[in-house]
Amino acid sequence: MSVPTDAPILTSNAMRAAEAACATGGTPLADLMERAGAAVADLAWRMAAGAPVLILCGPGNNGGDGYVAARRLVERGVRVRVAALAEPATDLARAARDRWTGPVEALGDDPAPAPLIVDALFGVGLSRPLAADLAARLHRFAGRRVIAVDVPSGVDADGVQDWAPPLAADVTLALGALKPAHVLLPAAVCCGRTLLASIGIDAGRAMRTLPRWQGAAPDASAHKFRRGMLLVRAGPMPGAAALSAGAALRAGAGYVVASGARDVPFAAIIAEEGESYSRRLADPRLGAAVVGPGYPASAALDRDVAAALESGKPLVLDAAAIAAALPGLGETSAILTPHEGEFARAFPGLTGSKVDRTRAAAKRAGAVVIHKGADTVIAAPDGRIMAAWPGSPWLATAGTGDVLAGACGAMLARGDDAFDAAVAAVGWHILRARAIGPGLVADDLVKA
Ligand SMILES: NC(=O)C1=CN([C@@H]2O[C@H](COP(=O)(O)OP(=O)(O)OC[C@H]3O[C@@H](n4cnc5c(N)ncnc54)[C@H](O)[C@@H]3O)[C@@H](O)[C@H]2O)[C@@H](O)CC1
Ligand SMILES: [K+]
Repeated sequence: MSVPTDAPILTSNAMRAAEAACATGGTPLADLMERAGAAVADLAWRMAAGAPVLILCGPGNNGGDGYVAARRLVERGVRVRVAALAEPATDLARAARDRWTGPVEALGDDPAPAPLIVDALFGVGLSRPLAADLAARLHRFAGRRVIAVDVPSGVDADGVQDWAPPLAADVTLALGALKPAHVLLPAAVCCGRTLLASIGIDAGRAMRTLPRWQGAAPDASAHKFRRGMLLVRAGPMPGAAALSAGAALRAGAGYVVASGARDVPFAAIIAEEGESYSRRLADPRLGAAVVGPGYPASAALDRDVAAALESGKPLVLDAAAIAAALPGLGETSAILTPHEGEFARAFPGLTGSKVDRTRAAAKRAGAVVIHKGADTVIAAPDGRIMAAWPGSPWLATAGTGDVLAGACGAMLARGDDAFDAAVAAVGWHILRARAIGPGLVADDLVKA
């Protein structure tokens, strides 16, 4: 499973708007469909490697893409069969159907499979789950190689509904931009490897997939405080704060103080106890502070969060510190790192896809939100969104959230914009996890 890095994502409404803008700008929609069908044909030609191809066409423009692809494949000498679910229902699809000169089988007659199936039944226009009899018919093709045109038919492209597609794809060719379904569970796993055919649409930069993390080396004049000084506050489980502090050093912080932690992973971490916390918060060299790892809700947490807010420093707030800080967050530059349960508690009443909910939470809090999970979504209050699918499944283990909080702290402490810091930290976390791979424990992210 993979998606292109640093690629645009659009909801189905935004896609229609971009499509309309393209038409206004002088590119007829039929040209877009021709480009889409040609891109599908090119992919199918490479994947078929000489074997026959069966193209399943739906009634809308997704089906139209299928008819164009069929014509293009025949031009390249591929043996192609087309099976249609219904007559084309749009002018564009009808025009594409009319230019396909081969026979059209009825999907209802259960056509014989081919080694490669192109699923052009439904794209962003699906408005309800597939009917059970159609789903059963599509199940017959399971086990064949499948290319999904735009999205696997049956998924909600916007990722709001968790409808399951009957036919998972080996490769999904997103058209114009990725859709939320390509980067959100449960649909993302059904897309297989997602590729993007840009087809000349201006998809903007508001919502994207994660860029590959490329940490630049410190500049020649760097010194430890300029690289970023970070304060991590330990609670009753000081091991979590120690992990955060270690991660911050690994992620590039120049100077890390762990307040209240004893057994820190590196001698380079300044471990302090006693009254030092508020004194450290007031240090003018301090770039950022982390509160929350290993620190359940308590009066002590409330006090420490209040002190951190009072300091005016950029903050990373994890776990119970999120709910503790929200009422007083104000203008503080902050990154909140909730997992699903913490998110639901901190931001009740939000609806829509994980993207919609994370965007709304960031706006409500006035802070950057990293909504953690296998399909992590990062949102800024100004509407920027970054989707981090697929991370590494090995990150689903205790302590990795503490590591991420520390990495966020490191990026914030060096003066990054909070959203850029969150994106860099998530990228660093994933890259490191992938480098370690099977058997990863959170300590490896820090020590390895
Ligand atoms: N947006 C763009 O810029 C482009 C879009 N293109 C294609 O157009 C697609 C969208 O086309 P459409 O908006 O026509 O939508 P679709 O082709 O996804 O499907 C819409 C049709 O399916 C019917 N339908 C919806 N749900 C159904 C269900 N559960 N069971 C049976 N029928 C159902 C609708 O009544 C309608 O006839 C994209 O996914 C993409 O493949 C491309 O042609 C190129 C350009
Ligand atoms: K499809």
